[in-house]
Amino acid sequence: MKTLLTLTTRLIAGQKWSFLRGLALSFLVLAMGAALLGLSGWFVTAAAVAGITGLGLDFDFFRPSAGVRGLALGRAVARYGERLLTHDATLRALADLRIALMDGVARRPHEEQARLRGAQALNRLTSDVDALDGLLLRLVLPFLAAGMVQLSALLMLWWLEGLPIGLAVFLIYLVGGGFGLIWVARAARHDARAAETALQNIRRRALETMRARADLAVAGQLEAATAQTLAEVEADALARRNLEALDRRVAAVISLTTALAGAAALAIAGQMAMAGQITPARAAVGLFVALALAESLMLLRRGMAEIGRMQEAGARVLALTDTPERTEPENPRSAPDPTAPLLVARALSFTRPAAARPVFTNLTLELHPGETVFLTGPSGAGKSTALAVLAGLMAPDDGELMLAGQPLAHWPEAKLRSMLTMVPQRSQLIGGTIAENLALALPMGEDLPDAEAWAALRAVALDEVIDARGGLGALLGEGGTGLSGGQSKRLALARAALRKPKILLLDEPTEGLDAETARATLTGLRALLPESAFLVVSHRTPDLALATRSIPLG
Ligand SMILES: Nc1ncnc2c1ncn2[C@@H]1O[C@H](COP(=O)(O)OP(=O)(O)OP(=O)(O)O)[C@@H](O)[C@H]1O
Repeated sequence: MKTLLTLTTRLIAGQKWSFLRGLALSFLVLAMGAALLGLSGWFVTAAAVAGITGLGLDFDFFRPSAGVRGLALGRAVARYGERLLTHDATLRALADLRIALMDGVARRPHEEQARLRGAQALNRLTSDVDALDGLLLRLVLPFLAAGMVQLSALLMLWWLEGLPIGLAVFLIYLVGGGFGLIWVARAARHDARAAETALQNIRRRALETMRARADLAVAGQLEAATAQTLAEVEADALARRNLEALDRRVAAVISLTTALAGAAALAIAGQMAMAGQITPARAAVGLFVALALAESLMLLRRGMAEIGRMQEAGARVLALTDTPERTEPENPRSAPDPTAPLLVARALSFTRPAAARPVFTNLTLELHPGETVFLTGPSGAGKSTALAVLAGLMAPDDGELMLAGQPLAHWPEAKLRSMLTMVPQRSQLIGGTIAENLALALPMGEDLPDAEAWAALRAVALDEVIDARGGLGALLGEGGTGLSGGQSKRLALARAALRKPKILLLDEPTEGLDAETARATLTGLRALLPESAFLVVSHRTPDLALATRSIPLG
């Protein structure tokens, strides 16, 4: 419940007045509904009594019928306004929540972000946030409006017909409605959770099957993977069928409660009318108001059925939005010290959380402008991990790491990223044009001059390939598909070079390239950025010929 309360306050926070007005209108809709039926009941009964007793001509038909029309019209207008206000406010609140969620994901530790699979992140942003759209619309606002209208009905019936009728109707709704709603919340929990899990699994499996379709096809697993997705579709359908059956049962409980409340109101008011304490027309009001109050439970019933789903989705959303803010250093350096080496690592070691052994220990190196230093070692020695630590993506557990004379941890994030860039082993391109892929290197909103883009492409020996494909406007597919592995890698290298970093960390930059292209790429980058220091991880012996020196790891 704490999760839902926290989320309710967060969602309401930015749109307080819209939600308050929405609540007032929700109450008005229900109250007008009850008043409409109550007045109609009174009108019909009073007209009938007037007819029977021969007072028909004296009976004022006009004012009550105008009241009925006014209430019916007013109710429709209030309903329209309420929908407009609350839906608009909810959509805005959910948009803010999605942004907070993305921010939270971006603040997670580097390796945790790498582990968050695309489909999983998509589910957090779509299914989980969507599950919360009912929190205010189908749970909180209807609950408050229902409470307000039931209490108002109690007071109104007390005033019009006496406390026994008001209390009887109120208590029957409290017990019957309360039982029905608590029952649906409990009984739906399992199937609501199953439907949500199945829906998220469908999305995840479908995405992963599409991504891995070539591997699955050659392994003869494509049919099995498709069958697994279909099994999730069936699980989803089954859970939804169960929820619908439950919904029908709960609707029956609410109808029974309504009938009981109406019967109690009729019995008590009937006796009072026979005893002459109230007129028959007034007695009818209790019955019709009791019947109208059923509406206050109907919308709430759907919200209660979704409680389990909302709680789980909400907990997942909060876990990400509540990622602690990044702490910026207190005395950030504003400019590099030109006399200090660009990068100094002394006796660095790094251990992954909960790992028994460190990935590497005692890493010591210095980088100076214009140098090309190679980091070598067997597969699994920790070279990629070391680059991530040197790039400030993960904190070392021991040793000293200085960037341009200042501890790397003291550099503000933006300045650090403008000084130092890394091209990881598997860098990611995006769907879009070549120019758009390259422009990712620049600060938001900054234009990339064509001449600079071509110079970077030329440096990595990719200019002719891109020219033949139609130039900078050539389109790549989703995730940057449409280039060979080696071409994709070189496009990522060109993108990094466009940042003109003082330090460039390169993880296997020549992987997948023939010897001649590999050499052209490394010498081209060197010529494009003559003042930068390169730290290169490579298994290829010919590349070592370009090294100023090499440092073994492990
Ligand atoms: N995200 C991760 N979580 C847990 N362990 C990891 C993770 N990434 C790498 N490792 C482990 O850390 C060790 C070092 O991996 P790393 O990728 O740094 O080695 P490497 O020297 O770059 O290897 P290669 O030359 O094969 O690329 C390996 O034992 C690897 O299994």
